[in-house]
Amino acid sequence: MNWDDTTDDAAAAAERLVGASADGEDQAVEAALRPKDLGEFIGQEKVREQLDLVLRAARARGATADHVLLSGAPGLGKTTLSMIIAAEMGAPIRITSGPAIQHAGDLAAILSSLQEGEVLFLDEIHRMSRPAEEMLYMAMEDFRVDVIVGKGPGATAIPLELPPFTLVGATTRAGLLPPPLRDRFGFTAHMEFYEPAELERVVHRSAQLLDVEIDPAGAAEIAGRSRGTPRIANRLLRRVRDYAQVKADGRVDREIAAAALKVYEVDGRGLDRLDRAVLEALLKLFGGGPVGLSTLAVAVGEERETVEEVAEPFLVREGLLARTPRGRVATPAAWAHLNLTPPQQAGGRTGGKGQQDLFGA
Ligand SMILES: Nc1ncnc2c1ncn2[C@@H]1O[C@H](COP(=O)(O)OP(=O)(O)OP(=O)(O)O)[C@@H](O)[C@H]1O
Repeated sequence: MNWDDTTDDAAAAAERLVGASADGEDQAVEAALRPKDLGEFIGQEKVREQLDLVLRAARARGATADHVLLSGAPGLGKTTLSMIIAAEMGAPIRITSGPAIQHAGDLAAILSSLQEGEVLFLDEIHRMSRPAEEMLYMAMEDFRVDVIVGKGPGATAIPLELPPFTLVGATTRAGLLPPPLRDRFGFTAHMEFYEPAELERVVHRSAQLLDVEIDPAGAAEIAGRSRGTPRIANRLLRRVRDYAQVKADGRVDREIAAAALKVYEVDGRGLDRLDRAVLEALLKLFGGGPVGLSTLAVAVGEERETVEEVAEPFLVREGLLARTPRGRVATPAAWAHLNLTPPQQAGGRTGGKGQQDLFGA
């Protein structure tokens, strides 16, 4: 894609090979790649151990599992875990999302059609409307909702009993939830970004399911560029597979993975073209900062929001860029990553060293 043409942040985020949100192709293949039980779910040891206890105890009591809140960045496995919860409880699952529930009536319709023990997965729970949220409080606590019939002074609340169900709420930030809602979850789990070794296991597992031959060094190469996110690891694997099929004999090793990801402009650390454009502008044009966000955005020909919401979070997480009250500042790691010399070390000049191949191909 041409970043210069990008005007819509959501579109920019969705089209990125290293974007964490699901695109159309992801949705089509993710069902096949999802782990089906806790044993198959890789990493997140603490969450798995705790959830295992919660579910076993509920099963032993013959009860419906407590409501579960999962927080964490996109693509870390929240939807997958909700499906695992249902599978482990031998219960059906209904999937919906906060933005899809704009009226309390929408929620009442879903809740009243749940079967006993069913898992209701509510993605982006922080984006539900206020009236629906208030209805959910009562539903979670008492398995009951009040359906309002009529308007004005003549309106009456008709109580409606619900079968016991398990709500699994997912949010990118638990801090966005109002405390009364947060407090009604019996179990809250925060999902962390994955370690490279865990992502290697994700890549190996997905390669097996997709019938791709890959060696450990090839899997490590993909894992190291996946930004701690299984969805990105799976997506990069598919692009590497394409390259291996077209340019080689279909087998993936370190060289093939690195060469393929060089074509897709994902460097050895998982930065893509937009990330590097932001860093390069910060280093080469502004001597490493501090520089204001708007100025930086103009320098890379992007919207302010694209720089702030699409590129910066990963650069900050990687310790390459810092947001300070005086503006954006590059860290020593940023200079090292782009193989440039900070001005004070280069006698006022930047870019002292020659550019090394960032793609490791
Ligand atoms: N622990 C894991 N082990 C193996 N594969 C995983 C794991 N976690 C996630 N995946 C894979 O990553 C992909 C994305 O996972 P999932 O859809 O569950 O993420 P999510 O957190 O719900 O994302 P979003 O917030 O965008 O809805 C799926 O294909 C899934 O198979």
